[in-house]
Amino acid sequence: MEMDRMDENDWKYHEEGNKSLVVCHVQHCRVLRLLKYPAEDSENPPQTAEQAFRQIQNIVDFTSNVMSRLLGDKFVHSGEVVRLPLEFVRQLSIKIQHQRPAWRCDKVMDIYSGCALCLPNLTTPTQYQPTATPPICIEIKPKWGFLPSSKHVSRDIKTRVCRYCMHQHYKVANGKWKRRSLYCPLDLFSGNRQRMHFAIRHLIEEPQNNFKVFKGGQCIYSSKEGSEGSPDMNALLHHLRPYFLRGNNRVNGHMTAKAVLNDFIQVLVNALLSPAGGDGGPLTHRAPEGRSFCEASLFSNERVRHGSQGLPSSSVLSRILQTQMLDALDIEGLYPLYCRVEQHLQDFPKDRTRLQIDGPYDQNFLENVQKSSMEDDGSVEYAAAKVHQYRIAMTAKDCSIMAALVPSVKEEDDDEGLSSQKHLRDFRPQAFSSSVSILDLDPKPLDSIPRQLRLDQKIVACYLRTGGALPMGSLPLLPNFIAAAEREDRTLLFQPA
Ligand SMILES: O=P(O)(O)O[C@@H]1[C@@H](OP(=O)(O)O)[C@H](OP(=O)(O)O)[C@H](O)[C@H](OP(=O)(O)O)[C@H]1OP(=O)(O)O
Ligand SMILES: Nc1ncnc2c1ncn2[C@@H]1O[C@H](COP(=O)(O)OP(=O)(O)OP(=O)(O)O)[C@@H](O)[C@H]1O
Repeated sequence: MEMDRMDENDWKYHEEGNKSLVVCHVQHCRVLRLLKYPAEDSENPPQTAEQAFRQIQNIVDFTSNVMSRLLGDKFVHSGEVVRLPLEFVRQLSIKIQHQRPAWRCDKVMDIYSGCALCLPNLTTPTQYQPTATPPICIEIKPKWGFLPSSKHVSRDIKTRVCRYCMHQHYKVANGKWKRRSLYCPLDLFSGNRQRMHFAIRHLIEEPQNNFKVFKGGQCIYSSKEGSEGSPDMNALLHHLRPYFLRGNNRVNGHMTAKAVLNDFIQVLVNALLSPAGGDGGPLTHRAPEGRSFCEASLFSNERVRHGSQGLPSSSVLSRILQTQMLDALDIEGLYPLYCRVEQHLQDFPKDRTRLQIDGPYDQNFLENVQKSSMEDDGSVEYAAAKVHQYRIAMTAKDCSIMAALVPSVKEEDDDEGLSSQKHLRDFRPQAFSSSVSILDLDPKPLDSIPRQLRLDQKIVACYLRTGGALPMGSLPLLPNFIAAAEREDRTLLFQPA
């Protein structure tokens, strides 16, 4: 990419999160991830161009020297910082503005620094031969996969109901989402296929910001925050059906909605359980010490027919879970150590650099963090190491997985026009290759820790206040959806020829 010849017409709006906005190239498999600032800062950028460059370089360093080593380099793309012409960035911002979701417009795209992070476009994987059907990519933000077992946890409920399930009640009570998701991360991270299937069904049903589907690089399925309606699952099924044409589940040549959904979830579960293939990183799988079931999950313990298999140690979910578990103290045990660091920095501001509070996230950073002693000797070094471990765990609790499912090319694909062969081909089971990546591995700032404590307290208080009950109408509609889709199936089957 020649940075001095950048043309905004070569780029289009892709997606955005809370802190960054992503545009993708119309031809090449590249994205630019640009920083966002609060809208009130739009006239006065909160940092200089050099600070913005440093922030993005920190993301690259943290991703490659810390997260990639913990999660496995096969899953992680660090990208590179690029400097862009300011006029290009301004024109791009104007061009994409109308495509941005209203609920993300409390922040504006950074048009001042001219810096961005350039990454491969993970929704259009290139390492596969082109097939008639483009790859389907599924993005999952799995969130916290374990219950804390730290002795510092003051409320018993936190050891029985997972943070995501409790947070759902808080989010519905505060109007962030209209309906509660029945997805439970502990089911997804269980490694048990039935529980994982159950978890993904609930992600599909109520995706919120935890689930998106892309086809040929376009987002075809996601939630809109605050929206009344559910996303269009019939449209999703319409997109998925051609990928899952197979003999077994057909009724008179037509595949039921339930069968399409089941096959889709099964292929996704396979991708999530597949091994890294390369250097999976230095972790060995350690099972969570707390309970492995969340009391709020609707998956009944008794339904696990074949016992809990656990996660394969080099699978993407295992890697993420192990990294999340670096939070061994829970925010309640961590907060006093954070205060020790803060106090020390007030007394000795120059130690901010020595303790690597804002980086640099160089090769030594992870080693220093890992070799910290187990026992608290009262030092600021011990406290800083624990705070760093917690921040690494926070990143793993907020990252996303992108699983690209690519239909395997079959020999008969070249035999266009041979209708009998085509007929045969349609009835063979569809095979997929998959490639899995992890995105959004930014370091979390030190000052996010007090916010985490406050949020933890609010979530628990809200859950205890409501006793886990929710307002009428805030439960999702999957059984209705399946029933409706099956009714539609029957209608299709009995259409007159
Ligand atoms: O604190 P949480 O668990 O609500 O997570 C925040 C996410 O909310 P979620 O619950 O996933 O809807 C939040 O996601 P949304 O903006 O809600 O899509 C961000 O990911 C936020 O990270 P950052 O501050 O932008 O780096 C996340 O904040 P931190 O990971 O920094 O805590
Ligand atoms: N390399 C990539 N390829 C394709 N799509 C991407 C890529 N990186 C990000 N995206 C898309 O852009 C969205 C926003 O990116 P990202 O999650 O990194 O933003 P964020 O602002 O850090 O998110 P958060 O709200 O979690 O803080 C992602 O959810 C994903 O859909």
